[in-house]
Amino acid sequence: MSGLKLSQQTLFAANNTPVLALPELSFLPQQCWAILGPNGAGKSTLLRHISGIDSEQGAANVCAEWHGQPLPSWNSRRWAQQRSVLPQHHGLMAALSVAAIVQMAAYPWGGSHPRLAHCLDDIVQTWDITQLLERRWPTLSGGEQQRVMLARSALQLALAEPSEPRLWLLDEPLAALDWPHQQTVFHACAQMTASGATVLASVHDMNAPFAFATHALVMGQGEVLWAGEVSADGYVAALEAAFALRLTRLSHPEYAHGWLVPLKP
Ligand SMILES: Nc1ncnc2c1ncn2[C@@H]1O[C@H](COP(=O)(O)OP(=O)(O)OP(=O)(O)O)[C@@H](O)[C@H]1O
Repeated sequence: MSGLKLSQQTLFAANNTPVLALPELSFLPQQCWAILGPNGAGKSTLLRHISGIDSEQGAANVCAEWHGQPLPSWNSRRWAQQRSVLPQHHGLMAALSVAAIVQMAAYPWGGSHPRLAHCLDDIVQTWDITQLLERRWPTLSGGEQQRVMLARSALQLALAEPSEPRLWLLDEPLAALDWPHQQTVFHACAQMTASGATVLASVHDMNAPFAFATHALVMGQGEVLWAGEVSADGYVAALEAAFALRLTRLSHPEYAHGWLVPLKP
């Protein structure tokens, strides 16, 4: 079985509280999944478990397969050469330069890679961080920090072998970004997906998945309510159930899918 396959299971927080009841789910190559749900529904928990971060902390391991094999442990170099993670919280305090942070993407290859210089040039352009390279991390604005971490994460997968399976896990990639830089995330996800990778990204904007995702996973409080193609009718109904609101779809001059707008409670 190719891609990422999750077994039916319950995911737990670090204090062993049950957080999310998962059904069996499959995320295939060339699929980009948007993960949506209310605050506290378990989006980060899911991404952290898949990435392996929580197993490093001693929480329950996730029952999952990656291309037919049990999910590798967090510190597996091989796994780091195939999957890249953008965490919700960066937790970085050090006064490192932006250039040093972005190049951390090469750590899974021992810090150097034959394509590093070439890929770095592309990534720096794409994420609009040329002017930031010599700046120290704590001096950056919130959106600038987010772009740096997106660049680091994207570079890690750019260094991966295109013929190998690749997984991009993005926890709220749109957070703190202005509209033009949100478009960069959409394009990067689409490109990564088209190149054969599997992408999972949590978002709060219910219109965003139309711009970048092939599929959506909609969570209620602690459970998965719906999983399917973004273009399917069930997507909107699932959002209404997840957020306990009514939505209407307005026509849009440029987007065939229209624009979802909440109605008054
Ligand atoms: N270490 C912990 N101890 C106790 N509860 C935790 C812990 N970590 C997470 N939780 C709880 O697990 C639930 C799911 O959290 P999670 O961060 O996955 O939600 P989320 O869907 O990503 O939310 P948001 O949209 O607010 O980012 C929340 O109720 C959270 O308070």
